Amino acid sequence: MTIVEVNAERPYRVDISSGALEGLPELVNGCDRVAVLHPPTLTEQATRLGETVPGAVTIEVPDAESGKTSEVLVSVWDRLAELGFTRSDAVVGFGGGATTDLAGFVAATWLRGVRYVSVPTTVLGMVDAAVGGKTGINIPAGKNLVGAFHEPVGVLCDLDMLATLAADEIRAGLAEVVKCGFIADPEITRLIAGDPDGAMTPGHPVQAELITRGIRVKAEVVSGDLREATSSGSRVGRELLNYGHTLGHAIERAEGFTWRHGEAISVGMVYAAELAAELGWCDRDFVDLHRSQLTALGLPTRHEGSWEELRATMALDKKTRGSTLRFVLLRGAGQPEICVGPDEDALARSYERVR
Ligand SMILES: NC(=O)c1ccc[n+]([C@@H]2O[C@H](COP(=O)([O-])OP(=O)(O)OC[C@H]3O[C@@H](n4cnc5c(N)ncnc54)[C@H](O)[C@@H]3O)[C@@H](O)[C@H]2O)c1
Ligand SMILES: O=C(O)C(=O)C[C@@H](O)[C@H](O)[C@H](O)COP(=O)(O)O
Ligand SMILES: [Zn+2]
Repeated sequence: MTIVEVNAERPYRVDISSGALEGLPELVNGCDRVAVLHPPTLTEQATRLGETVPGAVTIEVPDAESGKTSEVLVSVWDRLAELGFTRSDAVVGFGGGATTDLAGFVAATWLRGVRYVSVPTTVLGMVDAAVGGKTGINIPAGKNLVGAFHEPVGVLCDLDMLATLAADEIRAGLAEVVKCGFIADPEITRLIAGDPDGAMTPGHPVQAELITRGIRVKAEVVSGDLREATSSGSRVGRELLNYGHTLGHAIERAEGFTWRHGEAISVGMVYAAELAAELGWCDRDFVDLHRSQLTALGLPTRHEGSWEELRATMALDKKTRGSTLRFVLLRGAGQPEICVGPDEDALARSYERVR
């Protein structure tokens, strides 16, 4: 078993192991009722998980991004009201990042905040969404535009859960791991280049190592800047984790939330690298490294869309201040900087290079 500690506002542990689900009873100890939110794909597993804790109720929510909506949020609030949920109760998010984002937001908002446990069942959920307390939903205007910071009391990453995950979902999760390699841990980049098949295979030591390293990067960044408040000049705080997301989120919206998040940010990272090269911040070899890492995993590096629409959506990115776009760009691996108000022609030209 590997434990990663997160030391933000309220310290908690991320348990990465086969059989980590067994840790749930301890995390909800003392709660009268426990709502386990899960997607339809995990109904049986959620029922079994619920049987391990007294007072558990399973609540099925729509799959993937269709669960991250205001309508679903209201329906879960209504269900908690029916069940008489109080502040001595707990919410568990059991599923991929879409489900844990929704469940975390339910926990953040119900009675202004109840206990939350995150139980991610996808690579992406484990390495990213379940850790760090960002919760929320999408609205038609954009991705994650409504949400709250609400930390879990614990995160259980049961590696056995990944055995049933489709290859396309594993790949999409690895996009966030590639991101962690570029922003902070070059060993990740080496491991993926050396064994992309191992990276894709549940139970393979390379995949387990990548998941652990991704979680360590995330834990360290959010421990230093939970509320994404401390970027200034070349000191980049939690915004670092948003590498590739400025265009990535705009692609998700343009595609009606039908692209996987990891696929969209894969293109978004190549775009960010192209923009850095356009601005003279990095060399072409670094851009090529983005394409080769992502292509080795079978991730997309191109998008065909309307630049005007994507540019308009990016104006609502959370890093934007007033009408000024801000990007996380890299001068090289592990050398992030915030680029404030990049030249509009450079932005458009960089999109042409990923089109
Ligand atoms: N809060 C954060 O910090 C953060 C970080 C990164 C991403 N996110 C969000 O996470 C979401 C993407 O998460 P995701 O990639 O996990 O997608 P997802 O939650 O949509 O899950 C992907 C698919 O895998 C299925 N699935 C889940 N577990 C499974 C299992 N064990 N076996 C078989 N199928 C399984 C789901 O039913 C779904 O169809 C996006 O909404 C993104 O915005 C949030
Ligand atoms: O945890 C963070 O901070 C991140 O930026 C991680 C991202 O991978 C993740 O997709 C996050 O949900 C994006 O957050 P947002 O604030 O840009 O909506
Ligand atoms: Zn992401």
